[in-house]
Amino acid sequence: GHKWGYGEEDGPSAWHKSYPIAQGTRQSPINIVPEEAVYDSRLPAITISYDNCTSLNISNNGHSVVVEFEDMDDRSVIQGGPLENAYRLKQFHFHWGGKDCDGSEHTVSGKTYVSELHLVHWNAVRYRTFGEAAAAPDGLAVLGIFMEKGDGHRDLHTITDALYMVKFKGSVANFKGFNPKCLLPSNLKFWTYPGSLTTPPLHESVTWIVLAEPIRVSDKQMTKFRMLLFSAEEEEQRKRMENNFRPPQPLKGRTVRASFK
Ligand SMILES: CCN[C@H]1CN(CCOC)S(=O)(=O)c2sc(S(N)(=O)=O)cc21
Ligand SMILES: [Zn+2]
Repeated sequence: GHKWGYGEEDGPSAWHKSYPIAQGTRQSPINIVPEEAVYDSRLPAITISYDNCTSLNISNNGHSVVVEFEDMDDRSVIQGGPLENAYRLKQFHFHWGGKDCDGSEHTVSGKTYVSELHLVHWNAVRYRTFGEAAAAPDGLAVLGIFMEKGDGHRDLHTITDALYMVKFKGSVANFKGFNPKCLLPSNLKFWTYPGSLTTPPLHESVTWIVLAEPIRVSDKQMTKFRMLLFSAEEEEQRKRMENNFRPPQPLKGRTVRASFK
């Protein structure tokens, strides 16, 4: 697809030129205003079954750092909440800032977090391939987890200690045996709303499930994320990978539901 990024020329404010859906009616992220969210007592809890997940590799795609999973069967799925069936875990990745003043994509009453973790799942009940699901209105379910500054997260260090292997765009490294359930906060209360991918192609195919409780990440761990590069090894200019977040988009009449009062 067309080259896009997070810079002055190729950043979020320019994406609409190649991806007109950027100005669509269900774009993500959004600013979540808890007082305006509708508590829905009929929303079941979300159930996350990652016990038999199979992580494959960690890679730098020039936009973020991604850990991919084996997704040929229902070994790791999310279900419940707003979802009508089980969605298979495909990958997780992060968005972060250059300093601690911003970095997350979703905001809560205008509050930004230093980073945001996205666990991407696809509807393998209704769609044959991930690519097909990624373009379908009920194709994806992304679990968003805020990351706030604090003492280091024990299990996050497994990831931050591996980042040196994928410094450059296009690098891939073995990353087996990692189970992301260790990254979940203790409380799974959430907000949910119909939205989109927050990067091109910006497909309006995501049921967002954003957890209200953040996990903590240390300064040292954030420094390791910021040592990644947007650039490939052979490129002249080395650009640090930071501020790879899209700002909140218009709600356009959507309702945000809350699983809690
Ligand atoms: C850099 C490219 N990012 C996207 C790549 N994919 C979409 C196209 O694939 C066929 S995807 O489904 O893995 C997702 S989820 C996601 S976010 N930030 O909304 O969770 C962005 C992307
Ligand atoms: Zn994301």
